[in-house]
Amino acid sequence: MKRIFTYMKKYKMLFIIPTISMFFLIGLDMINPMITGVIIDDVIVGGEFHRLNGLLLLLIFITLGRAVFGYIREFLFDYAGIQVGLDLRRDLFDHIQSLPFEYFDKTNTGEIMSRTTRDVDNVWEVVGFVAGFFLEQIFYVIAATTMMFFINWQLALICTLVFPFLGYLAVKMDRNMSTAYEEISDQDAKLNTKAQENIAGVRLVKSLNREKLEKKKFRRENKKLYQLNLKRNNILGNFHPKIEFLSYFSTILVVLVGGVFVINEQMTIGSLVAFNGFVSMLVWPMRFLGWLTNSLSRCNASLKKIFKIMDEVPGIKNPENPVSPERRQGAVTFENVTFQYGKEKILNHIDLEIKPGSTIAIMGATGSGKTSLANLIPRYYDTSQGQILVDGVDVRKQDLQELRQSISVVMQDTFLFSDTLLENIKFGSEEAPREEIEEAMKDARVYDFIQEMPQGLETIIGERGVGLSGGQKQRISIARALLKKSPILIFDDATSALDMETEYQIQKALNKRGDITKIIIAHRISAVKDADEILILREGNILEKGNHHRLINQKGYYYNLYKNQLGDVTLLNKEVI
Ligand SMILES: Nc1ncnc2c1ncn2[C@@H]1O[C@H](COP(=O)(O)OP(=O)(O)OP(=O)(O)O)[C@@H](O)[C@H]1O
Repeated sequence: MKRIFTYMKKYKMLFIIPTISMFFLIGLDMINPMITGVIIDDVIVGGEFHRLNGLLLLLIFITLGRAVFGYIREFLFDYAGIQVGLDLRRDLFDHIQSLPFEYFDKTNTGEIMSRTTRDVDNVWEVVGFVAGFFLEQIFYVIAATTMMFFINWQLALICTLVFPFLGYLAVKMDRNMSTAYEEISDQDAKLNTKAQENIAGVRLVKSLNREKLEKKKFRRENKKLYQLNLKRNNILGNFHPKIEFLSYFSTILVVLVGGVFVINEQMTIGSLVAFNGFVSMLVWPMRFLGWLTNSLSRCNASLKKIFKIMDEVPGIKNPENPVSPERRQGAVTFENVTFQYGKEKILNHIDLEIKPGSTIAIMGATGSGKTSLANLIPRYYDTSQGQILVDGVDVRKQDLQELRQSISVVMQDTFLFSDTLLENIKFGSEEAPREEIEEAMKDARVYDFIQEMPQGLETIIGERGVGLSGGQKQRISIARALLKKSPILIFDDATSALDMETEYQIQKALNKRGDITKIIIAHRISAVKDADEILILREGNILEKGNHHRLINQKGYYYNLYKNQLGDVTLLNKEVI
């Protein structure tokens, strides 16, 4: 909870001014019962009617003052809360952006969504409203108790007997509620993940007729959340009557003992009425105790979750004194590189030399480590052993942004934003001139189909590019990568959804860019056969290496693959003939 004060400090005036207003407000509230007492004792009982107008006027001024100070308090606390919420969400999002791939491998999107939305809202609610209200209630209690002691200390002492019990209840309730809220927050994240995954994969769910099962799974998680909320409700319900009882008990005590004091003339009726006015100021904070503890515990649980993410140290960091290569020309060297995910070894002692402007293809069975190998070049992950040099400098010594700017990657899993086609293509090269955009579109073979669309480049596509074919989505990702004009280009199975003709056209366009180093991961011979070097990976080891002719002559894995794929083509040709 303490760490939130660092955020609040920045807006201290936005907290100080409403706090001062709050003091004035409480001060005015303390005068009200006293005036009522005077009206009863001096005007009604004492017959000093000439004082009535003045006293009523004072009451009106107090009411007006209350309205003004109340407004300032309300508005500024709320404003401060909005600012703190804004900063917290921004910092959380910025931090999430700095986290490496590894973090996202082990954390669900739904959970991250929960933290950046609901949890920040819980904090905002407390900072902007509940905390101020809580403070106000504490001061009301202090001020009203002081006034009560001032009017009649014996009666005040009797009333405050309930305070230790209330304190005990509040602390106990906070402990129980904090645990309950942590569980709720975790379950909420799970439910969010379930909903997010189901909605993102709705087409798969429908195509496999899994709606019923998915509904069942969602209901199960939803029910767990319901049960946890019920548990929280029970805790609240368990404490609430006790708090209510104690708060009303003090009122009964006042009427009872105060009545005796009035009968014994130890107190006037006006003083008793004034005293009762202050007691009612105590009753409200007591009644709110449950609600306040509830909100504070919820905020505390949310803060814990938020700061847990904020405390995640990015495993892949920018070096303190980055070294830039003399020239960015696209040379890549793997020196005895070993890589593992956790304990699982993925790549074994890989040595590889990729010359600037050359084309290197990587093939191999699924899971042989092709993507993992490519992911090490832009430092999506760091090697476990050995080093990777880009243009002669270890990637870990280079400025991360600069390094990644020098590499364009078309990932296996195409992702398009729900935005216009233009924005999707320009993503990462926002300043690119129109001619370059058109050139990239032509090279990626998207120019023609985009021209045919009613709104051309301004066509908005749905999340993940709904409304486009798989091949069209891949081609847009290729256009995006080509536009970046980086010296290194990585295609991770980027043409798998394209027909051979389109794939061939794109290859031709790539060959035009002789100064770019091309790393092509593919399963089809047609996509790799013209590469300067073809690498066959098996279980993280280099099985074969060489150009097309050399590998054919070796009569190994590549040769067999070629035979199989060519066999299909021959068969196809025969059928056509
Ligand atoms: N984020 C990850 N965390 C843990 N293990 C992973 C992760 N990504 C991949 N792996 C594992 O690493 C191994 C190599 O995966 P990789 O994606 O590099 O293979 P690949 O050759 O590119 O496969 P494909 O041809 O199917 O794309 C696989 O056994 C896979 O299960």
